[in-house]
Amino acid sequence: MHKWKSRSPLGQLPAFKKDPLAFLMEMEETQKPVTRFRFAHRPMFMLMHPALIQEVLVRKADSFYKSKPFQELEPLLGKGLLLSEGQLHKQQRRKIQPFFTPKHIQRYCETMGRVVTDHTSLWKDGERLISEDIRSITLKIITETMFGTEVRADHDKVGQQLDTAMEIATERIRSVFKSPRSWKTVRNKLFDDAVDKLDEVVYSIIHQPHASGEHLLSVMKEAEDAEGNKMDARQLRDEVMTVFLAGHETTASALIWTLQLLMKHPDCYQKVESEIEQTLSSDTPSVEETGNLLYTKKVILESMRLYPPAWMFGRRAKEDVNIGSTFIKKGATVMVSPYLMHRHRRYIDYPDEFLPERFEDGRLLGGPDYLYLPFGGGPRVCIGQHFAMLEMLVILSSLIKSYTFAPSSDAFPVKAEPLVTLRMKHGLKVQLSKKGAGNS
Ligand code: HEM
Repeated sequence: MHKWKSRSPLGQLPAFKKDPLAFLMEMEETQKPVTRFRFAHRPMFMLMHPALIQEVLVRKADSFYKSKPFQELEPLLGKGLLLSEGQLHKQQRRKIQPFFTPKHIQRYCETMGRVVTDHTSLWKDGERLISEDIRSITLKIITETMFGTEVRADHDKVGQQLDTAMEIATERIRSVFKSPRSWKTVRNKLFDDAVDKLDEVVYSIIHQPHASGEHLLSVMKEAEDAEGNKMDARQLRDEVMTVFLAGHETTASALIWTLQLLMKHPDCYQKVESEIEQTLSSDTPSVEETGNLLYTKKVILESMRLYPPAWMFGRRAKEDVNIGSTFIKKGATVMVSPYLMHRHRRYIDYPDEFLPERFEDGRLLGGPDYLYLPFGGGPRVCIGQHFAMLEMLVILSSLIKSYTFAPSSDAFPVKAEPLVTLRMKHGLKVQLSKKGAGNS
């Protein structure tokens, strides 16, 4: 184990806050399986070996809670699936899981495609801040597929409120000294305001009349536990908020990076485009057709290798526990960074290069298990991973089928911004033109 020493009372926190991604890559340079460091008084361990990551996420999952810093999201996500623990988590996961099996999600393919064509129907040739469109499309998709309702016009404000909430939560996650939530500081008020507005949207979804059919929301409303009790209003709000937020921001982020990488690598773009031309029989793919978009899938996986939306997550030890030969004391935090692991030189050749061919059958060639982990692993693996993969294939192929994308002449410099998810700072601006008669 490598011990990272610091004379500062804050330990490595200032270096992390200054540039989190550079901080991670500095750890990678140690080429050690574990680095011990501290954020002020908090002992932290960064795991940098796939077998140790598997031990924490899978084999010894019961010895850990979700990490403490992420509890800063509690006012937003409450005791929804992402943050809940123990029995409540198991029970809720059992209720929600059937909506996300590979078989079940197939039925959403058509809706996903329709949302894309509806959204793009009025697009004109020219410059566009496409990142905003992509976030709006993924938001509409999650709302329609999971909650059986359409996104109202004012739901577009969600992006803005979410940005504010995520920015302030990130500040708090990275601070040792923070004002209690109850204090009416400017930042606390801004955060509370954003949560109130997001709450309004979520409650309007819960109370809106729903399209016929079985949706996650209707099933959650009706589901009873062993004692015959229904989910209470607060729990329902927390689950809806969790799926609503976890289910669109991550996918949007992955797609924005994918489009940027394709524009940067015209040879890969061309291969994707010709695969889409050959495969899609209409403007959007059928489920069967998505299964034939093999190269496009590799491109998405490679994009999530370089820019994993969930770039770092953690666990807190419930009890004293050994991970490999490292003793982790009760209460210590263990971190796992897909960003770091996906660029680890010990396991990956040319780690900074965009090479979609390194994936085959959905797997990173030559890499051990738990090296490539954009969706995490173990009992808390992303519940939406199959949904997200289908959605990304549908959105990307539908966009490229009908439009040509090129870098905008006044594009912003590309910079990764590691907030709760790994975003592209300033967003992605493109030059787009519609394909087909008279338009190109
Ligand atoms: C590219 C898209 C996505 C990525 C990269 C991603 C990534 C992740 C990761 C890494 C975790 C595990 C975090 C941890 O172990 O601490 C997670 C959990 C979760 N994700 Fe996703 N996710 C994506 C899309 C989605 C979608 C589309 C949904 C819902 C429709 C979703 C809902 C959730 C939920 C509810 C959890 C918590 C599961 C639990 O703790 O039982 N995610 N996600």
